[in-house]
Amino acid sequence: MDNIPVVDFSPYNLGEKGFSDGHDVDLGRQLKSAFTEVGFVYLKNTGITQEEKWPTVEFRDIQAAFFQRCKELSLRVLKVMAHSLGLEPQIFLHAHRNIGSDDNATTLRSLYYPPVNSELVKEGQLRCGEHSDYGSITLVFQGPEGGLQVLSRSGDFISAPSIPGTVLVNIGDLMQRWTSDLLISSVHRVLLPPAGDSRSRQSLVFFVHPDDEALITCCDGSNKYPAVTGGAYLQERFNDSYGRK
Ligand SMILES: O=C(O)CCC(=O)C(=O)O
Ligand SMILES: [Fe+2]
Repeated sequence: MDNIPVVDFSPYNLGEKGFSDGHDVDLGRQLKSAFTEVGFVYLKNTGITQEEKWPTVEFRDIQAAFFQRCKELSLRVLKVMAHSLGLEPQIFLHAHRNIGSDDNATTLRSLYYPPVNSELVKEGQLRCGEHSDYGSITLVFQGPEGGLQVLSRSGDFISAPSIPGTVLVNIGDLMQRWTSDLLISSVHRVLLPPAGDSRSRQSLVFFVHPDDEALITCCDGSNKYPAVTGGAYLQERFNDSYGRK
C-alpha cells in the first residue's frame, strides 16, 4: 500500500452512543492494515465536521470543546485499534484515562506557518522538518494549502493533502514501541509552498499521549522494549531533542 487510505468510521461516529458495545471487525481490519502498512489513515464520517476545525470566535470555549471532541474520537480510534490487534479492548483506553488533566501530556496545537518569500528560499528548506511524532496517535487537521508528506515503506515521500470531511490519523513512536513495531510511526514533513504561492498555512494537531503514570509494556507479551511510563518516555524524547542529559 503506497497511499494513505480513506476509511469510513461511521460505526464509531461521535454521534453514535454506546460505542463500548460490540465492535466492527471490518473497520478494525482496515485500520490495522493502514497502521501496519503506512502508519497514517484518513477517517471519514467521524462526527467532527469541517466547520469545527477552524474555530474563529469565542476561541477558548471553542478550543476546549474541540479538545474534548478530539479526545473522544481518539479514544474510539484506540479502542478499534485494540480490537483489531486482538488485544483486551480496554488496553489502550486504560492508559489514556487522564487526557485533559495535568497527569497526561496530550495537547492540541495550533500551528501557523507564515507566508514564504520564494526569492529567499534556500535549497532543501522545509516548512516542518522530517520527524515522527512521539506519542500514541496524532489527529491532524490541515487547511486547504496542503504540503504534508509521509515517507512510505518504499522510501518515497507521498502527499497527504487535506481531504474535506476526513480526519488524518497517524501512529506515534510510543505506539510503535507498545505494539513491538507492528504499527508504524512514519516519518513526515511539511513542504514549502510552490514558488509564487504566498499563502500562510494553518493546521491543528492533536497529539495523544498515554498518562504520565501509565506503564507501557509490549502488548504482544514480548520483551522487545523494556517497560516505560508514558511520562518517562516523553521526558527522554524531549531531553534527546533539546540536548539535555
Ligand atoms: O502541520 C502539519 O500538517 C503537521 C505538523 C506535524 O507533523 C507536527 O507538528 O508533528
Ligand atoms: Fe508530526
